[in-house]
Amino acid sequence: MKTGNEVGQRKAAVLVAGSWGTALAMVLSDNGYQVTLWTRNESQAEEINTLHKNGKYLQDCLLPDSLSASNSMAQALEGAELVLFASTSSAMREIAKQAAPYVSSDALIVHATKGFEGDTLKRMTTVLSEELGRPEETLVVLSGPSHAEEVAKRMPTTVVVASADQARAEQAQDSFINNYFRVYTNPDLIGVEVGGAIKNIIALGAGMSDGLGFGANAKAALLTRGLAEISRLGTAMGANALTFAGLAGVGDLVVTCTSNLSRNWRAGHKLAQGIPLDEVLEQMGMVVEGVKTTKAARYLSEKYNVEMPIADQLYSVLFEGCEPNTAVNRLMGRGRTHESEQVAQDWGLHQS
Ligand SMILES: NC(=O)C1=CN([C@@H]2O[C@H](COP(=O)(O)OP(=O)(O)OC[C@H]3O[C@@H](n4cnc5c(N)ncnc54)[C@H](O)[C@@H]3O)[C@@H](O)[C@H]2O)C=CC1
Ligand SMILES: O=C(CO)COP(=O)(O)O
Repeated sequence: MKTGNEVGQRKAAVLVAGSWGTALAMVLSDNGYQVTLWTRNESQAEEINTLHKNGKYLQDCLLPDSLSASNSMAQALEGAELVLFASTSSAMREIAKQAAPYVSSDALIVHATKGFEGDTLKRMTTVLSEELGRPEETLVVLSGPSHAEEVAKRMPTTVVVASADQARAEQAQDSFINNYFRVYTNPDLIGVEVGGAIKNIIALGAGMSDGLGFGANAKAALLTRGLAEISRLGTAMGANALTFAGLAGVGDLVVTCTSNLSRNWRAGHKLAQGIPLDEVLEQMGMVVEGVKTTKAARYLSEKYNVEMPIADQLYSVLFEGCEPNTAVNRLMGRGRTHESEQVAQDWGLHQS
């Protein structure tokens, strides 16, 4: 595969071998890296090493020869100058703890996870920083509109890598960019992490809206007012509002709310059919980050004193037994408001 940047046989480790880790490992392989995927599952490692497949997570996808898998953290991380964490948000601390003794002190650390830590509400870079003993400013997040299935088919995709350290963001850009995977940099780590996490709540709502038989009007409302909630929380947490006009904001919101490749959209669609949450999650067989993030958003909105009506109604549907239609009626029946004043506030603009 001809890439944007030939980097020779440098070594990278990707933890773990879910859908996203595998797709990003393929990008790194295409870019000349010798990649080891770490997985806790022995039969999955064997399938990747012998059949060059990861059937459960990326069906019909042939993995490159330069991509192998290992159950041994020490082996996966040996000599890795780039370490990519692509686990679920709930497993991030445990995996980072296991990895910490083997991560080289000068390795570039990137993560591609969209969510918060459940009990602490911490962002993923905070969790990584604590477990790896590295300043948060040295870490990089990769996010944006990017379904693993499309990346694995090498379909055109754009993402953003964010770090407080511009040199490290550019190093990550250099490692991932190629002719089907275009990578932008952004200094706003908080904005990129918050955008990627909160859009999953809105995607659950979008799937639910489609499942209830609503149309493009409702979808447009969810996207617009959902983006307002993301921006409101994000800016309160220290993000730059402009980030939400970019790939990690509106970009990721659009892709997740409009594609049935989204697990969050699919879960919302099933919930609208009256399937209970635990059954929906079992049927999905892959992570639906928006469920835990809806809980986190409830606490974060209280902590930062911001209104998140869509996230609140999703919380009622997921955890309080509220019927989806009742949640819609509540949203539509909210007090009247003036758009321009609200938009100015949500986007951190001050009207004269
Ligand atoms: N799939 C996608 O298209 C994209 C996913 N993401 C994000 O990437 C993250 C990972 O998502 P996916 O790869 O899609 O999830 P997935 O459900 O496909 O895979 C998750 C993997 O984590 C492993 N795992 C879970 N707990 C573990 C533990 N305690 N120890 C070791 N391994 C563990 C599972 O065995 C599985 O292999 C999520 O935060 C998601 O939002 C971001 C962009 C695109
Ligand atoms: O984040 C994603 C695309 O950018 C993937 O979304 P889902 O987790 O809903 O599949």
